[in-house]
Parts: sequence; C-alpha cells; structure tokens
Amino acid sequence: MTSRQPSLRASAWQAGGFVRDDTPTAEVERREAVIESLAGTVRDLIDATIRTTVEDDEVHRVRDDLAALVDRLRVSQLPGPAGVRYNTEFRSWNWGNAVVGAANGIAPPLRIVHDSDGCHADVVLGAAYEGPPGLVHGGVSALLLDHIMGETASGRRRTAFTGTLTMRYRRGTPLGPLRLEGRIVGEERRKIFVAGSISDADGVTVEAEGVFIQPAGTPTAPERPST
Ligand SMILES: CCCCCCCC/C=C\CCCCCCCC(=O)SCCNC(=O)CCNC(=O)[C@H](O)C(C)(C)COP(=O)(O)OP(=O)(O)OC[C@H]1O[C@@H](n2cnc3c(N)ncnc32)[C@H](O)[C@@H]1OP(=O)(O)O
Repeated sequence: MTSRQPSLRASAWQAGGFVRDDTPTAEVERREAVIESLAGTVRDLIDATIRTTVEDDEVHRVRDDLAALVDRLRVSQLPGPAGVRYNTEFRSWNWGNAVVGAANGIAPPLRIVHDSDGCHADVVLGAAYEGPPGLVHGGVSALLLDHIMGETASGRRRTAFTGTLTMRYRRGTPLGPLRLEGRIVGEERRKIFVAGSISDADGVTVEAEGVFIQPAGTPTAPERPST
C-alpha cells in the first residue's frame, strides 16, 4: 500500500473505522448467523482446496463454479472493508476481522471468553494455518495472541491498540486443538501490560508479553459483566 494511512489515534477512533450503525441488535444477530454460516462453508472450501487430490479437470470445473458464485455475491457489496460497527445498545460487530470476523472464512473459528482473570479461547487449527510441517505458522500464533491479548487489555470497555508484542516460541505448536490465554499483569496510565500463551495438551508452546495502549482521549466504559 503506497498511500499514506491515518494513524489509530483518538480522532481515528471517533471518526474512522468505528461506525455508528443503528441496526437493532436482533437484526444484527440474525444477519450475523446467516453470514457466519457462509463463512463456515468458505473455511471448509479452503481446507478442501488445500487437501484435494482430485484430477486437474475437476479442479478446473470447481474453479469455474466458484467463480460464478463469487459473481453472485458481488452483486451487492460494501464499498470497502467491513470496519467495526456499533449500535445504540453498544452491540458491536466486526465481521471482517482477521481473527474473529463472523464473515471471514480465513479467520479461525475462535470464540473468546472473558473471565475475571482475562480472556481464553479454545480453537482447533487445521491445514490452512500450517507453517512448518504439521505445525502452526509462527505468524498465525502471533496473530491469535495479538488479538486475544488485545481483547484482554480492552476488557470490552475500552479500545486498546497493540504497541509492542514480544513472542517466545518454546517449541513447535501442533495443528489441532489449542488453548489461548491472556491476562493483565499491570497498568500504567494508558499502557496495559498483558501476558499471553498458547498451549496444547502437553503445556505451553508459545508465550508472549505485550504493551497495549489506550489512545489518548478515548473513553473507558464501566466494568461489563463476564460472559
Ligand atoms: C465506551 C467504550 C467502549 C469501547 C469498547 C471497545 C470494544 C473493543 C472490542 C474488541 C477489542 C479488540 C481487540 C483488538 C486486538 C487487536 C489489536 C491490534 O491488532 S491493534 C493494530 C496494531 N496496532 C497498531 O496499529 C497501533 C499503531 N500505533 C498507534 O496507533 C500509536 O502509536 C499508539 C496508539 C500505540 C500509541 O500512540 P499514542 O500517541 O497514544 O502514544 P504516546 O502518547 O506517544 O505514548 C503513550 C504511552 O505509551 C507508550 N508507548 C507508545 N507507543 C508505544 C509502543 N509502540 N510500545 C510500547 N509503549 C508505547 C509511551 O512511551 C507512553 O508511555 P508513558 O505514559 O510515557 O510511560
């Protein structure tokens, strides 16, 4: 990208990608379920594409069928990325998000749980997230930790952007079932210090520490109940 991008400062938080959208929560959730079901099938498609061994002619036929389906979805599109929207009830939705976007077939199916200590999520990573053979790509580990640690810092009551994220890859992270965790270990003015980890059944594979910054002038809501 060559054009100059705006920085994620307070003015951007207020006016940029965070869009007030007065769609009622019930309608947001109805549409979210619809689009999530499509994204789930796209995720299956990605896995099937990686692992298929069907003959070349069949690959070409499937490609042509898919191109026709893409044309149908293109009939009505947003002008750009989905951004983050919120309504009068502070229900927010970010359907394009790279980690938790309901409409995003390249986002792993991650369900983040906020608890009293921070956040955790159980996820099963398949072939689409491979780096070394049979192991999770290091950048994918960083992606997932960045997000869950950011959500931990946010606590769903303030915006927090990643300032610095440091990873220690202790051993290979196998594809398959994994647990992600984040917890706040300190706060200093607008800086929130967060520890995070990825574990498999045998223990921690990646540990991380991060400094997340609440942009100046952005609000902090009262504590929200855990889910
Ligand atoms: C009513 C409210 C309800 C809200 C509800 C919210 C719901 C939220 C929902 C869901 C949560 C989502 C979770 C997301 C997870 C994913 C996170 C990401 O991937 S974020 C994208 C990647 N990160 C960027 O692109 C940042 C780019 N950088 C910037 O925009 C700025 O540099 C920023 C905001 C990080 C800092 O800018 P400054 O202008 O505020 O910083 P200065 O005023 O200079 O410093 C403040 C303090 O922070 C330290 N600092 C600044 N930058 C730092 C850095 N990069 N690393 C460490 N410390 C830094 C400074 O040393 C200073 O510390 P001293 O107070 O003096 O001790």
